[in-house]
Amino acid sequence: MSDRPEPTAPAAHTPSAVEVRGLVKRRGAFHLGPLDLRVPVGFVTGFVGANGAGKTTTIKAMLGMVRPDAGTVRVPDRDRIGVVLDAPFLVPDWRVTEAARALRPLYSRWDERQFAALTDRFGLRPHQKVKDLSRGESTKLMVALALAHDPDLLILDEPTAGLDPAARLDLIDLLREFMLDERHSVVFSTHITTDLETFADQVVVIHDGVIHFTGARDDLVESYAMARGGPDDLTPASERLTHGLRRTPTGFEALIATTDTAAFGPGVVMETPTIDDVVARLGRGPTRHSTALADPQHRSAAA
Ligand SMILES: Nc1ncnc2c1ncn2[C@@H]1O[C@H](COP(=O)(O)OP(=O)(O)OP(=O)(O)O)[C@@H](O)[C@H]1O
Repeated sequence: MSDRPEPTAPAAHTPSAVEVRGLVKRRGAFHLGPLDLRVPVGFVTGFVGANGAGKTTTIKAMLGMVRPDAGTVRVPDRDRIGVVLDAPFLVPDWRVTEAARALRPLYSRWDERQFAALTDRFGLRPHQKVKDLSRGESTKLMVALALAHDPDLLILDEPTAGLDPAARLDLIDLLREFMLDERHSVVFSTHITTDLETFADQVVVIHDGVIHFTGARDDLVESYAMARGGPDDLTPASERLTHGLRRTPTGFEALIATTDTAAFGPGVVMETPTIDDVVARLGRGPTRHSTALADPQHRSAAA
């Protein structure tokens, strides 16, 4: 495995690989944005958020696959972007070599030897058909195709989903090798928060189409606290500050912003959350939903 130095936070003058300003996209009842986001060159940015939060929509907007209703997205030339999407766009009857032959003319820096080395490293056979690849194998093929044209920016939508633990570590190692060149940048989405812990420099938490947090991985867990208290420790005012409130037989537990801890009494225990705690609690929605469901009066009123 290659050693990549611990990242420092991007300086304000670090150039941007991706710049998103005021991005808005409506898809049926779902409303994304307005989103503002900067992906600094030389850093790895990880998107995390519940199912349906808007991660793929944001990534597709970056790739020009989704037309924004408002706002702007600035990315490098298509030739310089490597893409790994969760829904492969390859023709099912293509063999591994045919997939490479089809993509090669689209990229000025295509390197056939690099493609062969990557497929060999992943254990993919040249004559395997796309439709016969397992989910993990087709992700590996997408990664080989993406890296074979020497991109500056890699955009990957849930690249580790469907990979076994060894393949996941292999992929992370490969991406670390990619990041040894400080002109390179990576954007990826994931539900596997250990991927963020081991690989992301900057974390973006998206919930319900809105960015709740952008910053260094360590700052994320410092921006929130897991609060646990007795039944009398929660007032209507402090309840409004909670995310993902869960009432327990002995009281309550909820996520709160660190800046809101003063609103809770000394009986409430505050602990540092995990990234999973933050994502899961934000994903459960605002407190008023959980109270409404817990309260039969609200339920019958809604029925
Ligand atoms: N083509 C479409 N037409 C209508 N709604 C869509 C379309 N594509 C996505 N959506 C909706 O947009 C919302 C956001 O979807 P998106 O795929 O961006 O979420 P996600 O965060 O990537 O979720 P997941 O983690 O489940 O992949 C969802 O409610 C989804 O149903």
